[in-house]
Amino acid sequence: MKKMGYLGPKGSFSEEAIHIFLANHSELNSTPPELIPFPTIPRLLFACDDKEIDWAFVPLENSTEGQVGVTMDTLGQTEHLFITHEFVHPIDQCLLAHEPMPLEQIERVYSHEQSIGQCRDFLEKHLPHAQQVTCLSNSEAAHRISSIRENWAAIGPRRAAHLYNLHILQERIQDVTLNATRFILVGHGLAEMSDGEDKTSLLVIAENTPGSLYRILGEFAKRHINLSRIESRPSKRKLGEYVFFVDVDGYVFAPPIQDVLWALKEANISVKLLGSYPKALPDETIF
Ligand SMILES: O=C(O)C(=O)C[C@]1(C(=O)O)C=C[C@@H](O)C=C1
Repeated sequence: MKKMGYLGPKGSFSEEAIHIFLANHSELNSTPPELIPFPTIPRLLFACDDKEIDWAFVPLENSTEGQVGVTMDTLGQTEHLFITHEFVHPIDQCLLAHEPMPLEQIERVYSHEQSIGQCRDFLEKHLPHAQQVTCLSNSEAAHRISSIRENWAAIGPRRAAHLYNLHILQERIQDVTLNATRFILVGHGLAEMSDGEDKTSLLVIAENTPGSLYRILGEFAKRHINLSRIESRPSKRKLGEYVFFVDVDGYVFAPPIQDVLWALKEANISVKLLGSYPKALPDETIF
């Protein structure tokens, strides 16, 4: 049986999303993979890089709170992984507690930092005196408060309430109602070109010299290649030095993309191919 890892424990948004993703991808689900929870995203991605598991399903960005830096940074350090799918999943945050209680009585709120960020205005307005405690995942937060009968709450998915026997104090507490996270599935082989629209994700290491980013982007523009995303992360070598995560329309072996890759190679610009995979159609119920 193939193994697919996710950020656990059970009841995280990652686990909620993986079930819906698999239901929509019969090619991966003919013999359903074994779902394996991991405590952190680096451990999950490195386990996949070391081939202990076949796939890793990880969050990449959220429409409200932005990039999931740890996923991007770890992907940059892995050697054998390719993104093979992307999946956009709506995120509805719930406030959970072991029993019904007025919000004013809540002393602490446990959650993942992404979720705290997605509910910042709610927390400022309704729980200004509660201490915020960050956890490795939302399900870990739910699990932590479930065994302690204090006036503590957790933020997380509705499913976590059922799994950890918690009461839902309030639903949809995220600051922006239409809140969604883009997840990616990574595996060990490059996905084949699809029948529909593909995209290619690259990690580009630009020099800190005048015009270097302009020159890189120019290679795409010259060939009319559309960029759908560009994000920077610190290079971790020196303050002010960055690497760029670039998503472009098209499959990696399409001649214009190959031309760009050659041009960048000739200019001594280092590029790592993160994957080429079908574009997720924006779900009309989300956006
Ligand atoms: O903690 C979880 O439930 C997760 O699956 C992680 C995660 C994330 O890192 O972005 C996934 C989706 C939501 O945006 C909030 C948290």
